[in-house]
Amino acid sequence: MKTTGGSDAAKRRAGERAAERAEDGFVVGLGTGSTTAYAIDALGRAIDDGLEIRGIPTSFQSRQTALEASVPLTTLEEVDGVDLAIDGADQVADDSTADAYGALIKGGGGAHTREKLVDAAADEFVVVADPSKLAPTLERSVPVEVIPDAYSVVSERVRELGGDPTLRAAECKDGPVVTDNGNLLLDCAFGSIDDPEGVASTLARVPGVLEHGLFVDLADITYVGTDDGVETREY
Ligand SMILES: O=C[C@H](O)[C@H](O)[C@H](O)COP(=O)(O)O
Repeated sequence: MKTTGGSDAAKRRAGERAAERAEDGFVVGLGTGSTTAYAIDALGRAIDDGLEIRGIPTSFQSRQTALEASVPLTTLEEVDGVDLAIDGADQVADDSTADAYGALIKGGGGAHTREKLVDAAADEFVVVADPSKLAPTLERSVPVEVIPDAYSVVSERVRELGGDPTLRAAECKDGPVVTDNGNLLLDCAFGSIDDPEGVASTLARVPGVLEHGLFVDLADITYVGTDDGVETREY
């Protein structure tokens, strides 16, 4: 389910640009994934140069990356708020004439539940992406985290809603992927999603769904790394 395709140089440029938004005293949400890892590394270098921030990781993976980069960590319960969140995306709606401009699909790495918690809490949510993530309309499968007892019932409900759910299978273990929260993932194909807000609110109401990977009206900025610079989208 992980997205690939963007160049490492493009991801690095986006991540490094986002890290520049961190200021002394900031609490920074640390997203998950290969693009955000470049931002966390850049934050680590800035901390070596004197920047004083604390990070809130959104997954086991982002915590590991932050520890390696020597980013001091905290938790949502220990802070009054989150100043900045930096996070990647699997797909970014990029038609500036559409209501869905800036909506995201996340969760290719199965981390979207904690990511949404932290990204939504932030005063500013900055998305880091490469051009392969941009699409006029969201169309990737939507990851849905479900409690284990619920996967068959939620699958049936998703089918009734016109979707095609697939239980995400692990690659190095027999059986399904188990999230950092001990749950399962359904990757739900809906085809072209013209109304992400509608799909998001419908999925959120299904019993057994912990969180889905549609992020609507949450992003403030997207930095799109390219092979020779960074493009900015503001919402
Ligand atoms: O669950 C994973 C996250 O939502 C990631 O932010 C997303 O999959 C993008 O990751 P990457 O930057 O590696 O493409």
